[in-house]
Amino acid sequence: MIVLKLGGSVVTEKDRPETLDGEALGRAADAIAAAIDGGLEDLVVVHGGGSFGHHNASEHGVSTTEGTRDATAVLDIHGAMKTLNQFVLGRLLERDVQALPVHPFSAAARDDEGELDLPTRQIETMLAEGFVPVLHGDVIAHAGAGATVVSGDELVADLARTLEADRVGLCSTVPGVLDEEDAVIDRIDEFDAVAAVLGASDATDVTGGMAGKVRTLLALEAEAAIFGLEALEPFLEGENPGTTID
Ligand SMILES: Nc1ncnc2c1ncn2[C@@H]1O[C@H](COP(=O)(O)OP(=O)(O)OP(=O)(O)O)[C@@H](O)[C@H]1O
Ligand SMILES: C=C(C)CCOP(=O)(O)O
Repeated sequence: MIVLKLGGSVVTEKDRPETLDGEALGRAADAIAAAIDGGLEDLVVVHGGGSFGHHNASEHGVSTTEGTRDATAVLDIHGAMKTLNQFVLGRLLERDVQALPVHPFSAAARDDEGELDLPTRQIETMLAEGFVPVLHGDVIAHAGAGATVVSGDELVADLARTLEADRVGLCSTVPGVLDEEDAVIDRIDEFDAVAAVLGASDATDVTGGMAGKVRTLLALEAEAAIFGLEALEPFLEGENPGTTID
């Protein structure tokens, strides 16, 4: 079982609001379709926001910790993510990948400590029936805060735990986590060792960019890989490209 995140920075043009990178999304969908044709059975896809969702959340002052009680704002953020989800599903379905949406907004919530609760019965049933569930970063109800953002990275880490994933991959716009000379760091097992090179995202991002990603993945017991689009196919075939976080 593989849990794969398609980074919003890959499948969209992250610095241009609500702009898809159709070419990159097509390449990602090709790699997924090829892996399934090659025998991959259990795959859960999660996609991030990129230029969908982050801009809306930022305009409404909403992040993973700052919430809103304005339903119109919640629906604006959720609506942007659903639009991107439709594009992702469309590209997968065109390639005969049996992809179905799972919208975290309708299923997940946070408690008053910000702890995520994401029920997975629906996802497990979809997998058992041969579908590819496609989740996305979203906005969700948050006890004591209204509604806050949940990043695709957080969903990936949570799903990896509850579904006992064998492999976890994050496909982003960079070939891995880069050091001060822009070389890919092979392995990260401690935040402080790399904190100095970890930044936010270059574009509008309410979930913490690379620093947030590394922090979330370090908290996960299983190993996870961060790699670029060119390495998606090798990752799905069993290789460990990019940076391994353990
Ligand atoms: N040391 C680093 N190595 C690599 N990228 C870094 C580093 N520090 C900061 N970054 C930034 O992190 C970005 C990747 O994080 P980002 O959260 O944008 O990725 P994503 O998950 O693909 O997108 P999204 O969050 O929209 O789903 C890179 O584009 C880069 O701007
Ligand atoms: C901004 C929203 C709504 C989701 C962000 O998910 P991410 O791009 O995985 O951080």
